[in-house]
Amino acid sequence: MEINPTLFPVVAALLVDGAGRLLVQQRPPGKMMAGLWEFPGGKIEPGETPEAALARELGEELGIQVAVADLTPLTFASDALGTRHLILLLYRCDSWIGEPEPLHASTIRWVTVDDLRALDMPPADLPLLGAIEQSLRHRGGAQ
Ligand SMILES: Nc1nc2c([nH]c(=O)n2[C@@H]2O[C@H](COP(=O)(O)OP(=O)(O)OP(=O)(O)O)[C@@H](O)[C@H]2O)c(=O)[nH]1
Repeated sequence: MEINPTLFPVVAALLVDGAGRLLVQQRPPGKMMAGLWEFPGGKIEPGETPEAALARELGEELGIQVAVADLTPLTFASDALGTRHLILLLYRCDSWIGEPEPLHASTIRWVTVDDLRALDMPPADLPLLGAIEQSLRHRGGAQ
């Protein structure tokens, strides 16, 4: 049994566009898990709420403005990551200002949930797909 691993809290966003497609970005070379497709987001800095951290990350990574009130908790993942333990909080966001651009990622793509299943994603993301599918069925999204 792993005793008391350091928790590593990360926030990420499921951005859903008007056609119900989802934004994913490709991790750039040189970063851990380079080349894998992930949801935009990142680490929570000391003193930040998860929602403020995510709004900041979306500004830094995609150049869009997101109101904290437009971030709705969707699901989470819990997975060992090296010597730490990743807690990945996923929020859904249907509304933002600006056009997302890959300011940090190699590239971004708008995909359907089926496309998502065919992409290489970090292992922690795979268990999120069921809840994502359900969220899209209930509140609109491309299948
Ligand atoms: N943003 C994001 N990170 C994820 C996802 N899945 C997943 O395992 N992670 C992991 O969560 C961690 C996020 O850290 P990061 O390095 O991307 O965060 P950051 O943007 O603050 O990076 P920085 O070190 O450049 O400041 C990474 O270890 C990453 O592999 C995901 O879907 N989105």
